[in-house]
Amino acid sequence: MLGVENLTVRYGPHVALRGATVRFEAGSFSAIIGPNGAGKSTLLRALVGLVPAAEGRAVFDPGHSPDCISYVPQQQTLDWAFPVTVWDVAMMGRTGRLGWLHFPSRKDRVIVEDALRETGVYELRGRHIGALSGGQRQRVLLARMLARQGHLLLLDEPLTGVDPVTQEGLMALLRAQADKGRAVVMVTHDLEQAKKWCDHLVLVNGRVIADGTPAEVYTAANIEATFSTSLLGPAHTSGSEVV
Ligand SMILES: Nc1ncnc2c1ncn2[C@@H]1O[C@H](COP(=O)(O)OP(=O)(O)OP(=O)(O)O)[C@@H](O)[C@H]1O
Repeated sequence: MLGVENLTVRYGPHVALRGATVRFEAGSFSAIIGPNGAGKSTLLRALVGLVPAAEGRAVFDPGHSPDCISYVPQQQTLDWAFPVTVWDVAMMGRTGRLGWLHFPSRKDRVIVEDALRETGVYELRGRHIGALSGGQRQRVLLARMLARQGHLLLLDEPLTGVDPVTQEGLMALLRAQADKGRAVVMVTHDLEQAKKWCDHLVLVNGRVIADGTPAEVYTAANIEATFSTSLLGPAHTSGSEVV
């Protein structure tokens, strides 16, 4: 449905990602996993067209395009002091499509209300976004994503700052989106959640180390190859399958 072919991304002289080829399918929940600085966000941003390819390209199947993407960036990259409410942010999922000169229709308001209820922040709809906790902010970003009703859902570290119980709810919500036929792709550090909820894992460390089902990908050798150059030191591996 979407993917990258032989993608290399450079920031000045620094190669963040080299020769990556990956496909993300409709109906699939994919996780991009790797240590800090591995190029995970770069891969996601290249799919959205936010960083240019030095070589290779992002590819979309016919009928799909970057317009179908709902992209949820890392929450710390956003300006939470911006004077808008929870409702306003969720509505941005609609106004992005309508253009600023159009007023939201009744249908848009119903879609936004449903999205806020599904993510559990409807009761907070009148609150200024600066007055939200980290987990509440993450849910508001997911509400905006749902309101957009894109076919391709790309999320950069949606579990950051979210408590374990809420994490389960968010993962179930994303799984359900994939089961409805959407392509869901998230960047995460959480190997356990990825293994539990995703049917497709991509291990990245400057390049694609492994790409496939959790059973195919989640081996001691692949985890070692992915995390051994982490700043935090080598991964703890048993030398056997860790599925
Ligand atoms: N705008 C930029 N300018 C220069 N270098 C950048 C820029 N963005 C990222 N990089 C570098 O590219 C590499 C990959 O960054 P990226 O953000 O894709 O990693 P990541 O795997 O998402 O990391 P993290 O888990 O820490 O968020 C890193 O070495 C990073 O320092």
